[in-house]
Amino acid sequence: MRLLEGKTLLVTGASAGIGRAAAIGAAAAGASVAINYSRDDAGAEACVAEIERAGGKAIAVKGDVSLPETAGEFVARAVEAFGKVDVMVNNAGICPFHAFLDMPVETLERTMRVNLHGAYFMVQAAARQMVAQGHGGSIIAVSSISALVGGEYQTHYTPTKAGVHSLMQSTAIALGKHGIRCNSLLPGTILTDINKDDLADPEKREYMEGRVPLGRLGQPEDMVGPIVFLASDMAAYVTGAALLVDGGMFVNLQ
Ligand SMILES: NC(=O)C1=CN([C@@H]2O[C@H](COP(=O)(O)OP(=O)(O)OC[C@H]3O[C@@H](n4cnc5c(N)ncnc54)[C@H](OP(=O)(O)O)[C@@H]3O)[C@@H](O)[C@H]2O)C=CC1
Ligand SMILES: C[C@H](O)[C@@H]1OC(=O)[C@H](O)[C@@H]1O
Repeated sequence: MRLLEGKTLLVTGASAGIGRAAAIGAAAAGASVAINYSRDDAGAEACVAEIERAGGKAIAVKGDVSLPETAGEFVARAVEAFGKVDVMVNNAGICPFHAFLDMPVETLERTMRVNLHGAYFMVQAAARQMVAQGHGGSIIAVSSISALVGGEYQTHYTPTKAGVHSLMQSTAIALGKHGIRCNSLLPGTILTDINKDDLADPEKREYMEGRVPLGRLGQPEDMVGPIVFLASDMAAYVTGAALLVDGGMFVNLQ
């Protein structure tokens, strides 16, 4: 029996990176999968095609998570296709690296709206559906090691990652009576488009790699096992928790 057999899992921001790996990994674990994305039609189609080629079921629903109506539409389309929602992986996010003193207001506001407001709307829409279904569920927010530590060019971003972790702590309390578990995943530095430009500087990349006791930066696939675990009934008594998946980067003081 596969860990997510019979479950419907939704994941936001799955046209690339961690979300894409989570969607494909969850489908391989038996879930029917609905993915959200906002711009990359080809990436979303490729994700769905890869799941279907492997014998799984998937749909893609386009929508900007910063808009409140996107969340309700996403959940409704998933229910239409698969009949229910068991797991929501809130993953969509942006990190436009920028210095603090001249941070454009638009960059600050966009980052907050996509990463934090988007998470709030998605988690709320999924929870409403799960409560109506009456058989619990699992909500996973992709937070970050950046919920715990700062970044010189991430002053607009790290508060959003602390925010989604805090959202999971509060919703774990609000939704526990409905059997809905809420947890955060805290990835370290994972090689995706979000940091391609930042890590194009060989010195920066070498420095970041050097901070990881396991000796390498993460791949999106490194996030799949922890996400499938938190989504599955193996984690039936895990709620309000934060799972750091960073190759040991956080504890590496000296
Ligand atoms: N990579 C890393 O080192 C780390 C990443 N994270 C977090 O992981 C999550 C995924 O990041 P990662 O995979 O690295 O980044 P990528 O840039 O590779 O992927 C981001 C995904 O989010 C989607 N997206 C962006 N904006 C929106 C939006 N407004 N509405 C809907 N979808 C959107 C993108 O789709 P499209 O282009 O189609 O809109 C894409 O599918 C983020 O929340 C990030 O903060 C956390 C810790 C470390
Ligand atoms: C985008 C960064 O490389 C990435 O995002 C995070 O949340 C981690 O802190 C990494 O720095």
